[in-house]
This record gives sequence, C-alpha cells and structure tokens, in this order.
Amino acid sequence: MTKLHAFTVYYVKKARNHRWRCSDVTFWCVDEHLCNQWIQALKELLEMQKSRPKQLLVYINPYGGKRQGKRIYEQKVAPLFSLASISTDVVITEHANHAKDNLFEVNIYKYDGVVCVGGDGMFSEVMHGLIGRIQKDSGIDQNNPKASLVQCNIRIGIIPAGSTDCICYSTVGISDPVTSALHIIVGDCQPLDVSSVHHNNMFLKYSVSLLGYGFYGDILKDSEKKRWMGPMRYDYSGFKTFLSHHYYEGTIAYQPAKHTLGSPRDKDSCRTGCYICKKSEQQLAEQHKDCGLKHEEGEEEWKVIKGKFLAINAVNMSCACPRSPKGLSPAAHLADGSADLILVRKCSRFDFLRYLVRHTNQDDQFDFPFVDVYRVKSFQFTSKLSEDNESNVMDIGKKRFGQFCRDHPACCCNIVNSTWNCDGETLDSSAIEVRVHCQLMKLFARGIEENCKDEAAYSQNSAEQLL
Ligand SMILES: CCCCCCCCCCCCC/C=C/[C@@H](O)[C@H](COP(=O)(O)O)NC(=O)CCCCCCCCCCCCCCC
Ligand SMILES: Nc1ncnc2c1ncn2[C@@H]1O[C@H](COP(=O)(O)OP(=O)(O)O)[C@@H](O)[C@H]1O
Ligand SMILES: [Ca+2]
Repeated sequence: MTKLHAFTVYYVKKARNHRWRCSDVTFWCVDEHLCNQWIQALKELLEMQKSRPKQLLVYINPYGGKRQGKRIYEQKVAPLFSLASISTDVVITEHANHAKDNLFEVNIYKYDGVVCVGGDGMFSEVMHGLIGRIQKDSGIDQNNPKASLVQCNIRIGIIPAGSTDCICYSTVGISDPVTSALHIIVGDCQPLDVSSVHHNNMFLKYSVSLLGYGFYGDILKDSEKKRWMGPMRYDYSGFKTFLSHHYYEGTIAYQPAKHTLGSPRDKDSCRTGCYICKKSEQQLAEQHKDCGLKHEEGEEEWKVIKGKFLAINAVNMSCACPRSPKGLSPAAHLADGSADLILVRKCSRFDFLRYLVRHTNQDDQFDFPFVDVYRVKSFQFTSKLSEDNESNVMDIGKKRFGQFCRDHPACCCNIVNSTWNCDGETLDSSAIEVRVHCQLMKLFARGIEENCKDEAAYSQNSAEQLL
C-alpha cells in the first residue's frame, strides 16, 4: 500500500577456521527522509575509516599454482572491490619480473596499496619491487648490508593463487581469496619483518618466509623442472629429496636476538595484536637510540657452529601452510625483528622422517637431539666447499670425488653445495649474510586471530565490519 524505501548493508561475517565471508542485510522503511538519513550517516562513518584503501594496483600471475589467478581475481575478488568502491589498475603479468620492474616505473605513491594474485614467489616479486623502489627514491644503497633501510608504508595484499601460499596462510590463518579480499577492503594492517640477504657486499634478495638450505633448497631446485605438475611438484620433489638424504657441511655464525621477549620453544604463537611483537619492536628501537648509530652490529657477540646439516632453515614467520598448519617454527613472530634459525644435523632417514612428520601433528619438532633452534637477528653461512675454495685447499682427488658424487647422488656425500630457497626462489650463492629488518613492510592482514569458541561472538563481531 505505502511505498517502501530500502538500503542494503554488506558486512563481514566470520566463519570457521579464520574464514571471512561477505553477507548482506536490507533495511526497509516507509519514510524516505529517514532512509536517506541512515544512508548518509553510514556513508559518513565509512568515510571516516581512513585505513581503508580507495585505489589499488593489482598484479596477477596467470601461471601461479593451478593457473587460476585470473579467474579467482575476476570472479571472487573484483566484485567485492567494486562493492566497496575501490578503484583498481590491473596488470596481468606476461613474464617473470614483470611486476617487479613495473613497480620501478609507475607512480606508486598514488596507490593505497598493491595487491598480488599468486603464490609466495609472486609476493616476493612485488615486495622486491616496492622495497627496492622506496630505497631507490630515498637514496639508500641496497648493496650495503649495514644500511638502515627505509620502511615501506604502502601495504601489500595477497590474494592466494599459488602453490604453497605460506605467507598468506601464516598472516591470515587460511589461504582463501575471499577472506584476503575482505581483509584488504576493511584496511587491515600487519607489519612484517624482512630479512636482507647479501654476498660479499652484493645484495641478493629479501626474504619473509623461508630461507632454506639443504632439504628445502634441493626440493625447490628439483621442483622448478616440474612446474607443469602444479603444486604437486613439491610433494614429488619432496619425496625424491627425502630419499636422496643429502647432507651438507658448513659453518654458521649468528647473533642472538636479545631484544625479543619470546623464544622459539614457547607454547604461545603470534596472534592478532601480538604483545611480544609490540614489546620487541619497542626494545629494539630503544637499543638503537641508546647506542646511537655508531654502534656497529658487527661488534656484538657472534656464535659459531660448524657441522653437517640436512637442513638449515631461517624463518621470519611460522611458515604455516595447508601442508603444515603449525609451520616450520610454530612460535615465530611476524614482526618482532627476529628470525628463527633451525639447524637439522645429519641423522638417519628414519629420524629425519620423524622430524618431518612432527610438522603435521601436535608433537614438538624441536625435541630431537639433532635439531637446534635459535632466535637470531642476523646470521652468516659458508659451505665447507666455498671455505676450502677460498683458502685454496684444492685437492684434486676431492674435486674428482665431487664430480663422482654429482653423477651418483645416491651416495649422500657432502662435497657438493646445495642451493638456498629464498621464499620459493633459488639464490645463486651458497655463502650468504642475512640480517632481519624489523617491520620493514606492511600487509593488508591482522595476523591470526585467537580462535573464538563462542559462535555467538562471531555474529556480534560481524556487525562492526561494514563494507
Ligand atoms: C611426511 C610428511 C611431511 C610433511 C612435512 C611438511 C613440511 C612443510 C613445511 C613447508 C614450509 C613451507 C615454507 C614456504 C615456502 C614457500 O615460500 C615456497 C614458495 O612457495 P610458492 O610455490 O607458493 O611460491 N615453497 C616451497 O619452497 C615449497 C616447500 C616444499 C614443501 C613440501 C615438503 C614436502 C615434503 C614431503 C616429504 C615426503 C617424505 C615422505 C617419506 C615417505
Ligand atoms: N607471466 C608470468 N610468466 C612466467 N612467470 C611468471 C609470470 N608472472 C610471474 N612469474 C613468476 O612465477 C614465479 C612463481 O609464481 P607464484 O605466483 O609464486 O606461483 P607458485 O606458487 O606456483 O610458485 C614467480 O617467481 C614469478 O616471478
Ligand atoms: Ca620475526
């Protein structure tokens, strides 16, 4: 009988396992003026949310993971962005390094954030583009391993469409494109530690998830030849690498992270609004203030370990992913200015398997006599082979034996080098120097939220997050 007026509110609904969904509710009203007042008030409230992005630059890797990046973005993400009035410039990459190079050319400062659709490798590319561009614009030389890098305030959003998607999983709690899109829309912000990797005063790469030598380096190297297999390539190469059971000899020197409150053996992990990250960042800033710039990090205590290792893993975050929901170091922190250095010494195949299996269950993977874990702010690695080469102890017999071993990898010998797996990209050098830069960049995420047991709390919270 009477004409009804209406408006629809779209909001975030929290579902199980850290999944977010977009839901809507329509309000009806007979009074047109009242209806418009409500719409106006809601628009003004949204306008006040300054952390929400309005303009985004999007890079899509059409070949990542199961090659679904373009479809995922167009079908699941773009409609949400347009609902939230976010305007986008979309680049579908045509080759590796396209996104990275592009970030050095475009006016990045007009965007509120950069979104990458792909896996950890694609994220790494975008991160290198952004951090590299900011350093270039600020006149910082990335080749200087001691340079104090300029923080990047342009946030990166990850729409997972890759093979491992560990960075997304470890910062959101799930690899789900819709959940990640909603975190971008509500303007979440999660600072992230970044490690710089150098060799002989030459910048090689940045790393945020896994920097792995031995087991994970060998898996990556083998799996690159099997890209056609998609994400399965890692299981195939993982199995092969497990059987080959290579160990590598080398020396690690590290500086313990004294500013952090936590330890890698803690029972509690990094969660939204993490107190340990906040406190550790403050203490690090105070240390820097107290010591002034004259305090050289090189002067601080270094600990040295020599040995034969099946794997050397340095992680800036837990590295949780669907394959291992608790990750390589379950208590690692996203933004405490430290990395967890995990050393897995030579052991039997059976023991190594026991170690691997503990990544998938509740048992402690550090509780083995052949596994050590340290929280560090920097470390260096030199393989036995490069040490020998550098000191010119070139034994012809050893060289021949090295050749023999390359031809017969089943012999498990330790003469050849492995490669470093740096967030899913291989590094050219085996000798590296690594330094953690506290909170160098920011993501559109909020860390993993504490599991909410009470279902009612989900619906109560949901109303706060209007789109
Ligand atoms: C027996 C089962 C053991 C399962 C152990 C699983 C441990 C998984 C830890 C994964 C840490 C991942 C760290 C993240 C790395 C990514 O940055 C990086 C790049 O990702 P992107 O391709 O998306 O760009 N990904 C990777 O380097 C891949 C890591 C490979 C993980 C697969 C490991 C499978 C191991 C299978 C061993 C099988 C032993 C079987 C013995 C009978
Ligand atoms: N158009 C493209 N063609 C080929 N390689 C690309 C393209 N765009 C990005 N890449 C590269 O592909 C690599 C893997 O991408 P990623 O999205 O991480 O997929 P995956 O998780 O399957 O490894 C990255 O190193 C990236 O530089
Ligand atoms: Ca960290």
